[in-house]
Amino acid sequence: MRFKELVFLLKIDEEELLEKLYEEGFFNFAIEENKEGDRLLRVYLREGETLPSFLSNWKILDERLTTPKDWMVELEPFEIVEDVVVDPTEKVTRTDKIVVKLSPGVAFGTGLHPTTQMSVFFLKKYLKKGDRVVDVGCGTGILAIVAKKLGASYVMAVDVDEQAVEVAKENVQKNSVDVIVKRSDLLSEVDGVFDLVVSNILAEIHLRLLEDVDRITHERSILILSGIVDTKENMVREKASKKGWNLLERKQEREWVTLVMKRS
Ligand SMILES: C[S@@+](CC[C@H](N)C(=O)[O-])C[C@H]1O[C@@H](n2cnc3c(N)ncnc32)[C@H](O)[C@@H]1O
Repeated sequence: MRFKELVFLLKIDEEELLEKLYEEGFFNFAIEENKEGDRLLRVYLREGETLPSFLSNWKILDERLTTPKDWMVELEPFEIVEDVVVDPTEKVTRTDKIVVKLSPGVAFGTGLHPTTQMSVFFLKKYLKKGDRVVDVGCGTGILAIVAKKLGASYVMAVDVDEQAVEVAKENVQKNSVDVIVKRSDLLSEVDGVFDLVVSNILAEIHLRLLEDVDRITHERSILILSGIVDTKENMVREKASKKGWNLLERKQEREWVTLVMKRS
């Protein structure tokens, strides 16, 4: 598949940009610095896809047709949380750590974003060996792969975006783990009962997820919701509370909040 790449000079700070992109549900972008020290925003549009609205009056510096491999950011291996290493190079051979081989491709979830890091932190803390786990909005599949490597017995990863589903499938294969990946708008294609649900999407989307998550959880299930901008935390907590979910713990990095909840 070919993408239209548009390059902009980034004039606002990164947090503000990420919030705007998240709000529009737009995840195919990269931020980089050029030799002059300017920060550039690269945006990738599929055929027929429109530019996030706030960018429509930004000046386009460059424009070209490209394929995902051309722009895939070359990342170095890094420890996302203690003892969990993300390896985009596929060269790390350590056995004393959980290593996740990962190609970002065109999907969100390189592990560099705080919302992903906090999700992994809580997976490590709350996932019990043998748990059944579902990752809703899996992007690259990073959380699902970590869950499986932490000892989950059954893991399902879903995303509404076809392209993300393909990338996640490739990453699952690369890591030789048994994770079921499928396209689903939230839980529309998800059945069964799960001990842990993890979802790193947007506050507004979590409100929809909370409408349906009872169906696939039990009294002791753990729910990890990430990707919440702090100004929208109360909105999510109020809805969760109405649905009977009690807050166990929260974590905040910059303006991003992750919540851990349980019903009993
Ligand atoms: C912020 S990314 C998270 C990726 C990865 N799980 C991580 O933590 O790094 C959010 C993902 O949710 C997906 N998504 C957005 N709306 C969705 C929906 N209604 N149902 C399923 N997935 C959705 C997007 O396509 C994107 O891949």
